[in-house]
Amino acid sequence: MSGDSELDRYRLVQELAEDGDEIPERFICKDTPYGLITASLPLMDIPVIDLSRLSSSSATTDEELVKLRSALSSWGCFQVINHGIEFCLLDELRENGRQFLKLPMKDKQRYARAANEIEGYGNDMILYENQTLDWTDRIYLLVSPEDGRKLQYWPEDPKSFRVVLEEYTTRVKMIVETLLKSMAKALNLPDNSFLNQYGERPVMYTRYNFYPPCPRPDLVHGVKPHADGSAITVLQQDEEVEGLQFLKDNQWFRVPIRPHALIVNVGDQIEVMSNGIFKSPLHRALTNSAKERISVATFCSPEVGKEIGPVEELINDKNPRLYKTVKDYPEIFFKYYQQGKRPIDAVKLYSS
Ligand SMILES: COC(=O)C(/C=C/C1=C(C)CCCC1(C)C)=C/O[C@H]1C=C(C)C(=O)O1
Ligand SMILES: O=C(O)CCC(=O)C(=O)O
Ligand SMILES: [Fe+2]
Repeated sequence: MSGDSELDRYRLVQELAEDGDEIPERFICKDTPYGLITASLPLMDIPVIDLSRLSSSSATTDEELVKLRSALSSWGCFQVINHGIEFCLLDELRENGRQFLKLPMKDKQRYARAANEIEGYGNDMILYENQTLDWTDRIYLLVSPEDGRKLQYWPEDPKSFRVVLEEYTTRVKMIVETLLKSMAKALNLPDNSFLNQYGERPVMYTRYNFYPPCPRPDLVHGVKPHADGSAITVLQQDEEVEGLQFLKDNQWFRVPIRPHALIVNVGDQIEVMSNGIFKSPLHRALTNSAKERISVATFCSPEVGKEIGPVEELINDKNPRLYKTVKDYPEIFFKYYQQGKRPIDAVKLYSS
């Protein structure tokens, strides 16, 4: 293990991995309140939801809504199949990320994230003193609303990077709309109950997560345990390398790979809107010493400034309101995240 210099802090994990077997101190996880960093864990029996059954009214829709409710109130996540996105588009999205990564460093540095910015190409952001860094490099891009895009950060090489990401964004937007309606139906609420709080100009960020091989996967996190600050996150997994794990009842479970299925998890903002019926699950990604891994996460969040709070119909004598109504959850999320705390705790009315 090597020590740390100020310059070192900004080195990409890809460069560290190519350099050899040294793991800088700032990546080594010293306390693991959520359990050991290990891949020797049970495989998750992850719920599978068929989107085609949710999007058109059919004899099987009600059955699928029951499965959706159960998935989101127990695990807070599921794999979605028959989502309508062509497999070749998914493959191209992931492969474009991979191609970008293989470019010479000087070409990639054109898209480098500026200090204190979210968007661009870079390593884990340093947000607070003594933060243990994740063993990951990223391309982080705002993809919606369209007029908010900073194209200077969107790679032009490979050639199809931008159009593929644009098409994928359109498709994810449609999936999320169907899911938000279905989630309301699954709770016997009017279809638009969640969509009303989501607004016309939802904010979506896509993050390509690259995890180079790590010589000591037992000492570092690819992504440390966290719950997403989004309303919904749609995640494309690596097609052959496992790494994602979800926590349930204090036990970590490995997520199995199902090629071309997407992982959907609820983020903190849906936990708030559903008054805690749907759970924003803790999850983490681990590395391994043999193979690089890539995942593509799209964080879907309500329009900026939109007030979110528990849907009124879900509150009654038996089910008291559990969360505050807030206008600025993303700000709260970042403030708490920077302090290494769980952001959702800031909006809970009672501490658990
Ligand atoms: C798990 O990470 C997140 O959920 C997340 C989400 C961020 C968000 C925005 C960037 C704006 C819109 C709202 C929402 C809260 C969904 C990560 O973002 C950052 C935080 C760190 C740290 C980071 O590396 O990315
Ligand atoms: O890489 C993964 O599988 C998970 C990534 C993740 O949780 C995230 O980007 O928020
Ligand atoms: Fe996540």
